[in-house]
Order: sequence, then structure tokens, then C-alpha cells
Amino acid sequence: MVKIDIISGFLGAGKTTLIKKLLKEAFEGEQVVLIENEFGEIGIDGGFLKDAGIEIREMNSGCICCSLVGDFGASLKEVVEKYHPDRILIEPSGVGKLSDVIKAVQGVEEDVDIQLNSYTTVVDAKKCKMYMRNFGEFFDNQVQYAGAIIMSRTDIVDEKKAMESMELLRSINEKAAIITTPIEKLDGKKILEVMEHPVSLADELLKEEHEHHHHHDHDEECGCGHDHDHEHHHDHDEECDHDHEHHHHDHDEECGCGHDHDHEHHHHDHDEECGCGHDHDHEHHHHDHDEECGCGHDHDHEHHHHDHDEECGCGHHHDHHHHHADEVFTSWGRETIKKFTREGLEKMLESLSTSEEYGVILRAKGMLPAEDGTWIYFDMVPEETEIREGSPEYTGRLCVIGSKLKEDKLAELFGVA
Ligand SMILES: Nc1nc2c(ncn2[C@@H]2O[C@H](COP(=O)(O)OP(=O)(O)OP(=O)(O)O)[C@@H](O)[C@H]2O)c(=O)[nH]1
Repeated sequence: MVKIDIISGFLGAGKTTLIKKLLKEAFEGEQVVLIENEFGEIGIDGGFLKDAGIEIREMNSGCICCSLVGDFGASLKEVVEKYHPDRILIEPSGVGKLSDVIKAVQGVEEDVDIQLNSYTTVVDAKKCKMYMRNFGEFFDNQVQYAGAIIMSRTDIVDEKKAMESMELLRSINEKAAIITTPIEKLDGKKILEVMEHPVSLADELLKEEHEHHHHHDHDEECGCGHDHDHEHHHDHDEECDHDHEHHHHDHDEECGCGHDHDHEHHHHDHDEECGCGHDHDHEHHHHDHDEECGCGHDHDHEHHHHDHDEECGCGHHHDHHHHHADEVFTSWGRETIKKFTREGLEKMLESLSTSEEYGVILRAKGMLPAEDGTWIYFDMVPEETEIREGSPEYTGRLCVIGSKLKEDKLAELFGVA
């Protein structure tokens, strides 16, 4: 199976610069063929690539988008049979439509042993707005169909302009990962990874949590403040706000919601909501959770059937008979070029952790560019924050998961409103 990677982008966007980097850092040891399809300038990039020992098959029949799919298929087949490469890079004409190129590749997937592996568009951060205005039909198509977008010249453009371009790109492509870090700061392997598997930070975070807690091995607090110990022996070294253990209650402390949850009495008559969002009806055998507790978990402790067909997304195993995490959990995330300082970020996370102003925060994570050129990574569960230095990411990202999130406030807190 030959992997096909399409590197699209307007004239002079930086496609060749990117390809050179990938050849050197990401494709080493692989047999790579580059199919270039220059518009009017056939073969200008041939020289250096031949020096690098890369075979080139140039198509002379105009751009892929306007040549027949049949022709394209025949060329592709020829390349596959002649060179048996691991990978074919297609660099379409700068004014081709990416959707046409994708279609052309998909059109021959059945006949030739190839697989569309990635389709990326390089966009000049400086000229994005102008191109969009003047050449919308072609330019927008390249952006809209891209699996990943690489912004070039973010090394020389000012932050405001870069941000504006990023927003324009995002406005016509909701999903693609947008690489805003200058590519020379990134390892080619990292770039390839993003091109191949653009994942959102929220998905990553949820997946991580899920994997982490796959077995019932809660040595750690989950951070939502509840005790999800379903094994009926509770051993609270730490205080959690809520005790869902139904057989021996030993509340020395107030739970904080201002109600008396005296559990030695069996008639609770809560006409009012206590505001902490939990059902404190502790008449031990019929739990009547009409409401969500706000942490997004179903704490239905019908103690003996754990029926884990589905993950709730928080990565913990709860007895899920009624609700799904996404009914209550929300995530808020941003991509940003804004530079942070460690001290500044520490303060932001501290407020996030201690204040209820932003909603019920369960988890936050991010990788952000620092003013000093390094990258700050952070991980937060309530009352526990880790900030460390990490390798450059393709763009600054942060994500907060919780319930009743106040998005405007969060954006304000991180200065990305
Ligand atoms: N400063 C800076 N210059 C860049 C960047 N990317 C590309 N360039 C420069 O822009 C010019 C064009 O880059 P290429 O990589 O040849 O662009 P291309 O998309 O292959 O161009 P065509 O094939 O002609 O459409 C070159 O002089 C590059 O050095 C970038 O991220 N930063």
C-alpha cells in the first residue's frame, strides 16, 4: 500500500520548503516519489530533489485538476509500478482545487494499491486575507478541504496578523489542525503526525483519561470531588466534598452546601435543591437521581451490577444506567498564538482551581508558547496543577473540561477573548 500525501497551497505559500523538511526529517529511510504539478513552471524544483536522490515524475499535461482523472490515474499507476515507493507526495498546482485532487486520488484507489494518507494546505500567514478576498474560489477550496493547515511565515509576521489569519482559516474550516508554530521550530516527524492525525485537545484529553483509568484502580482522585469507589469499603484519607457511600456515614465535616445531611435519619425532605447539584436522598436503597450532580457522572450506586458498556468520557467507571457524560460535561478550548509567562499562567490556573466563577472545573490541559520562546505545558485537576516545559507544539492550545462552564469568563481569564 502506497501512502499518498497531498501538499497543497497557493503559489509561493511554502510547499517546497515544507516538503524538503519532511523529506529530511520525517521520511528518512522511505522510498518517496514526488509528483509535482507546477502551473506553467514545470520542474523548477527538480534540481535539489534529484540531488537528494529522490525520483521525480513530472506531469506535463497541465494541472491535475484540469487534466483527465484517467490520465492522472495512469500516471499514478506508472509511478507505483515503476518505483514501488512507500509514499507519493503530490504537490498540485498552486491554483488547483484541493477537492479535485482528493477526488482524483480517490478515483484510482480501487485500481492502484494506494491510500490517501493526508491532505494538507500551506497558507501564507501574511497574504491569507488578500488571497481569500481576491482568489476565494481556489484559495478557499484549498483551505476547506484540508485535513491540516500549515501557516507559513509565522516567523516573520506579527502576532496580530497571524491571529487574524488563523481566525479566517478557522472560519472556513472548523476541523483541521492549524499549525501556527513556524515549521523550522518543529520536528518534521511532529508535523507529519499532525498532518496524518489531527486530533483536538479535548479528544486527546478524554482519551487519556479513559486509558488512564481503564481498570478500577483509583489511587488517584478523579478531581470531580466525588467518591466513586464502588467496592464498598471507603477509606477516605482525603476529604471529598460528597460522600456517596451508603452504609457508614461519618461526616465530621460539613459538605459545604449548607444543608444538614444527617444520615442517621431516614427521612429527608428536601423540597428545595441544595444547590450543590446532588441528590442527597440517602434513603439507602432507592436513589432517585432526577438531576445531574453536575460532575457529569451518574452516581447511581445500585451496587451490584456494573454494566460498563460505555465510557462516560471522564475516564472513570461508574454505573451508567442513565446519563451520558456529554449531557453534562462540556469542554471549552482555544487555539492561540498568544504568548504566556509561567507566572501569569500559574495565576490563571490558580483562579481556575479555586474559584467557582468559571464553572465546575474538572480538568484543564494545554501547551502554550512562552514569551521567552520556550513552550509551557500544563495539566490541572482541581487543587493540583503541574506546569512544565515541553517541546514546541504546532500551535498553542488549551482545553478545559467541566460542567456549567462559563466560556466568556474562561476566555477572559486566559486573555483569549
Ligand atoms: N520566512 C519564511 N519564509 C518562507 C516560509 N515558507 C516559505 N518561505 C519562503 O517563501 C518562498 C517560497 O517558498 P516555496 O517553499 O518555494 O513555496 P512553494 O509553495 O513551493 O512555491 P511554488 O511552488 O512556487 O508555488 C521561499 O523563498 C521560501 O524560503 C516561512 O515559513 N517563513
